[in-house]
Amino acid sequence: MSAATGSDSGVGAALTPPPDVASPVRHPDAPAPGTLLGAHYDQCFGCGEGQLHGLHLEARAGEGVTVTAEFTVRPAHQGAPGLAHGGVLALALDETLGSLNWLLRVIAVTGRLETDFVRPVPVGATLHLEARCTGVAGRKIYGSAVGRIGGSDGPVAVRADSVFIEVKLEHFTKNGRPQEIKAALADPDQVKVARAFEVNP
Ligand SMILES: CCCCCCCCCCCCCCCC(=O)SCCNC(=O)CCNC(=O)[C@H](O)C(C)(C)COP(=O)(O)OP(=O)(O)OC[C@H]1O[C@@H](n2cnc3c(N)ncnc32)[C@H](O)[C@@H]1OP(=O)(O)O
Repeated sequence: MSAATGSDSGVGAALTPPPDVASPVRHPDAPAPGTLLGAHYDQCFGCGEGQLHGLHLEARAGEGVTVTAEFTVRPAHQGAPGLAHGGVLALALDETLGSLNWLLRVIAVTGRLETDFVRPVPVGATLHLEARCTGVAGRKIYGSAVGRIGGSDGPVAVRADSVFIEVKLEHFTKNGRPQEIKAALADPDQVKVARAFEVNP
């Protein structure tokens, strides 16, 4: 893996899956549709409950390899006065798309994320997100997501296409800080993470 060396592998790679891409396969032990997925890490800025100003995004398993998620824009998430920061909205999309990997039982990190900002999202609004895996090609996991204001049939505010790259546990142990890794592994709420590591030794 060339992650720590700053390789430009994948730079400019396509966000749409190649025509011969394999259909994503929902893992037999994936949580049932409707199940709240919970945080993958308490300190994650996207989903962790331990992050005061984080998004506290809540994702649920959908049918196949799809997820739905919600997050409510709070004052700490502003860019322009009264409006969500675009980076925060990209984070919500990233986090939702990343949740798909739990249904595949794969550990993966974002390689590319292309976001369309369609309309502003005010503070107090709840963003309803839907993401689906559109294909898997080797270690590359393609996804697409949309976020709507106020409800699952509300107006589209943001869209994204992504490529996540499957990694091994050493991606985190080599590149992360030992104290956080130790804390994450010691957290009893991280059982899901431990299970993920078992299928991705
Ligand atoms: C123990 C503690 C607990 C931890 C608990 C963990 C729980 C699990 C949670 C995970 C966290 C989620 C959080 C939300 C999701 C983030 O936000 S993740 C954070 C943001 N992303 C990153 O930091 C990733 C940084 N980049 C990297 O580390 C490396 O560039 C990567 C992505 C691992 C790739 O490096 P590499 O493994 O050396 O890749 P390489 O072998 O060169 O390429 C493999 C394939 O991928 C393609 N590729 C590589 N890079 C890219 C790219 N950027 N774009 C497109 N394609 C690419 C290549 O073209 C190649 O394709 P093929 O030739 O096979 O067709």
